[in-house]
Amino acid sequence: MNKVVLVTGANSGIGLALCERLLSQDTEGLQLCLACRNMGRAQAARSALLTSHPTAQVALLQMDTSSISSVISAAQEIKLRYNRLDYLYLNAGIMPNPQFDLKGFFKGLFSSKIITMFATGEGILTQKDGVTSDGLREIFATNLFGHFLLIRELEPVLCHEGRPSQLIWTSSSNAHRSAFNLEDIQHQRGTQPYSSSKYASDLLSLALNTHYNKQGLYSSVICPGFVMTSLTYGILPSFPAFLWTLLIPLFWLIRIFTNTFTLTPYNGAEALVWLFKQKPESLDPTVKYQSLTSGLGNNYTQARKMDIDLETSKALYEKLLQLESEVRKKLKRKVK
Ligand SMILES: NC(=O)C1=CN([C@@H]2O[C@H](COP(=O)(O)OP(=O)(O)OC[C@H]3O[C@@H](n4cnc5c(N)ncnc54)[C@H](OP(=O)(O)O)[C@@H]3O)[C@@H](O)[C@H]2O)C=CC1
Ligand SMILES: CC(C)CCC[C@@H](C)[C@H]1CC[C@H]2C3=C(CC[C@]12C)[C@@]1(C)CCC(=O)C[C@@H]1CC3
Repeated sequence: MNKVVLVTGANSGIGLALCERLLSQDTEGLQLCLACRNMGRAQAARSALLTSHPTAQVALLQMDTSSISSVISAAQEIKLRYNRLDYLYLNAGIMPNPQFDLKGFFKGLFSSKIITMFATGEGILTQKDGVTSDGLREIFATNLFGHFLLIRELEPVLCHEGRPSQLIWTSSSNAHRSAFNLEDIQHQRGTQPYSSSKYASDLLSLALNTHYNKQGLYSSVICPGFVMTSLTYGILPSFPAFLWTLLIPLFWLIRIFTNTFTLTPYNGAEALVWLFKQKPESLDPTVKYQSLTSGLGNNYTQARKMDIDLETSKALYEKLLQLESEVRKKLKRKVK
């Protein structure tokens, strides 16, 4: 039976590289669905995939993870098209208006935290957030809440005893506990909404395992490392994309000290591809699977314990359920 794989944010970067790598492994046995916000870019991605794999089954689906109504109608469409989903890659993500703290960077450069700084970007980045038309914080809605709602909507095609399904989150090494506050899950008050949303996805994955494992649904998180994509090009805004390429020799050098500099979307997708091949029952819900690239350019996946606890994950889950019920009520009122 063909495996059905849905990838959010599949039209560029790590998501597109994942699709390419999955098709290279098994062109005939997969039904790929690219769930994208921008359909122009989605068409281009589909054409590129079909050029290298002409017999592949690649479908497109319009979905904006930051919009409640878009997620709900996309989920309806998925349920019409497929009886079941084997893999749901929750990959779409944004880090808008990142501010690079040059002072923090130089401070970190001459401190014992230099390796951590290059591995996680901690201490040198802040982000500016916006508000969606549903009244939610944009980064929270795009990276976390839209995906949460999607999972909830897709329960009937994801939960099948006897044949497990997998949820796979593209998290980050930039996810850290200090950026997250249970009393402010949307991060309305801080300057690190991206880090907060990624830490929340780590917590949520654990909670999803607690809730759904009995129903045959498993959740894991990965970190792709530092990858040069449109998401990271925004960090040095006055730097055109091609100038980033000039930094590549320096980045290769840094890679000798920190194997988290995976740099290309192909390398960054390593842990996503690795998880595709694992039995979900054998995975550890408390670790993050990390894509790593050695100084010699070899890719591998390593499990690293996450700084999360069951109690906080359950509390976050409850808050997300509560928010879900509020936004559904609002949506009903709007429709009336
Ligand atoms: N690059 C890196 O170093 C790292 C990236 N990550 C994570 O990897 C994931 C992929 O990012 P990456 O490949 O780097 O960056 P890209 O910008 O190349 O890819 C992001 C993808 O998400 C999509 N997307 C953004 N907003 C929405 C939305 N509202 N609805 C639907 N799709 C949306 C984009 O589509 P569109 O064309 O419509 O904008 C695009 O396809 C993200 O979750 C990111 O946080 C994690 C750690 C490091
Ligand atoms: C010579 C300098 C101009 C080099 C600057 C390097 C930094 C721009 C990068 C070092 C570590 C990187 C990193 C990220 C962004 C770019 C760096 C800060 C992320 C925060 C991007 C988004 C993520 O999810 C995690 C990444 C961790 C590492």
